Amino acid sequence: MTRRLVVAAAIVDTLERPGRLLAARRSRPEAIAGRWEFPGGKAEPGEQPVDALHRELSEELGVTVTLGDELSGPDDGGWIITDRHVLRLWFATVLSGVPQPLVEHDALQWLDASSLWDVDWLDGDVRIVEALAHHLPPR
Ligand SMILES: Nc1nc2c([nH]c(=O)n2[C@H]2C[C@H](O)[C@@H](COP(=O)(O)OP(=O)(O)OP(=O)(O)O)O2)c(=O)[nH]1
Repeated sequence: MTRRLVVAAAIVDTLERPGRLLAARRSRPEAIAGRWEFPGGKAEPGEQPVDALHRELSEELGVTVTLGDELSGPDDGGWIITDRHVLRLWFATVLSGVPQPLVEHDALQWLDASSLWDVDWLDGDVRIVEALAHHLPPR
């Protein structure tokens, strides 16, 4: 079975020396409401992944972003997050706007190395956050 591509962003305060990461709390569907994730969503058929990511971040958070490097994962470069989805993740910084939980989310939180595990990450995201922790040095 081919997994559907989900594109998402590790939004950080600066790409050069990240200290803080933006996490988003799902408001729906019920099965995952209250869990935390990287903002993003499904790429539409024929849509370039990076284009899909800009679209999703505009729709979900009301921001434009500058994308940095992709955080490649172990699953053909991506990260299998569920039976049905594989995620690709890019570092990003906010270029314009202030992130707001407009749709799909009901809270946003900036996390640093010491608070990274204060939120209840979706199961599929846990190993991604572990990998990201190496990019968020203690301050
Ligand atoms: N966006 C996002 N989805 C994740 C993450 N981790 C994880 O398991 N998922 C799951 C939740 C969903 O089952 C699926 C992504 O679907 P989505 O609901 O965000 O996609 P979408 O914005 O295009 O929404 P829709 O139009 O299909 O309702 O992947 C993550 O970090 N970010």
